[in-house]
Amino acid sequence: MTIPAPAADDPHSIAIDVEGLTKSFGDTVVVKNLTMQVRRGLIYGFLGPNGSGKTTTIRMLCGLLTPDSGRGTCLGYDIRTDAAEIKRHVGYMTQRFSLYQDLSVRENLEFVARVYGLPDPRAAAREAITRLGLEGRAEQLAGALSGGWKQRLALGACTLPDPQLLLLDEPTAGVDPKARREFWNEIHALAAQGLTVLVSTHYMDEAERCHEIAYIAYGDLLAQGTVSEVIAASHLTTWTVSGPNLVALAETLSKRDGITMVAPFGTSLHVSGPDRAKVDAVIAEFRTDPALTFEPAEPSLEDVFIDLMGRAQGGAAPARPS
Ligand SMILES: Nc1ncnc2c1ncn2[C@@H]1O[C@H](COP(=O)(O)OP(=O)(O)OP(=O)(O)O)[C@@H](O)[C@H]1O
Repeated sequence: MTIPAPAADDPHSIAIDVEGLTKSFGDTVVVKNLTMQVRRGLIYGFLGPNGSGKTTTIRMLCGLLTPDSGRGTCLGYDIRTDAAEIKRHVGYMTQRFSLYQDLSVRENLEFVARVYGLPDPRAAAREAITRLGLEGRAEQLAGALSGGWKQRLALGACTLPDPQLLLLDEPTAGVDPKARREFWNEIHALAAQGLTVLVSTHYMDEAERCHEIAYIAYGDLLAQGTVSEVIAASHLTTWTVSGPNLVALAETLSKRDGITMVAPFGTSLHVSGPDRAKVDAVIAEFRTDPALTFEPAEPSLEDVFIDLMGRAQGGAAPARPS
């Protein structure tokens, strides 16, 4: 499902605008020549394998890290020289965002409001508690909250100073599906109020809830756009196969010329490749087996990401059943 992006009323209304960002740690280039633009009011998903440079990019965007080369602005402020201004207008939820476990929900929010120098910390905390539906839990210790409620509290803390941009680094890692859904409803409510949200995630259902996404692998930005645009740009031909002995079949198919990805999805395999003629030729060969059912399919976002990752790793690296 693709969510319609907010209308671009003002083409100059860009929250993030960076060009050629590069960052190395020692000899390792972690972000390579990254160019991206994020319009205001958008929920922009940042996806990619572990260690591909997402956190490093986020840290450059909010002025916590200086790029080795490249330029750009965040909310119109220069990421190299205006870090203090950026920090004032950006809410950043780090991967290990932690609250004081032995303070209550209310005390945590009041504390954060004081750190931000808000004029009335108590009122700000009260308002955040109401907005996040935390009324019944206001006096509960943060350490006693479930993972989902902890993340909502963390989101509440990040939004206390009324930021224009939220940078959320894997905010729902390890959180159950219902709590993730509620967290995302909150993100959409914030975006509907005009907040721009850049969120990194490994979850496909979350990627599909973004207005636009970018896929970064090993420092390279390999795809960006709406979910439909990213899928269409992959030019993948995909078939699903069901039947017996799929593990052995996957092994065989993944070695065939033109097949760049074979991945199990539930009780079937997804078989993909970028050249329709080659994929169809391989499928035609196996279709003669009456025990197997082959159906053409739209590539899923996950198919596209697995394919992109395989190519980034240097060629056809099929995902085999584990
Ligand atoms: N301060 C640092 N010093 C040295 N290496 C670093 C530093 N920060 C990150 N790295 C390395 O840079 C690479 C990219 O890390 P980064 O955290 O940006 O990736 P990521 O895409 O956010 O990964 P994940 O999905 O696992 O969070 C990793 O190999 C990491 O070990």
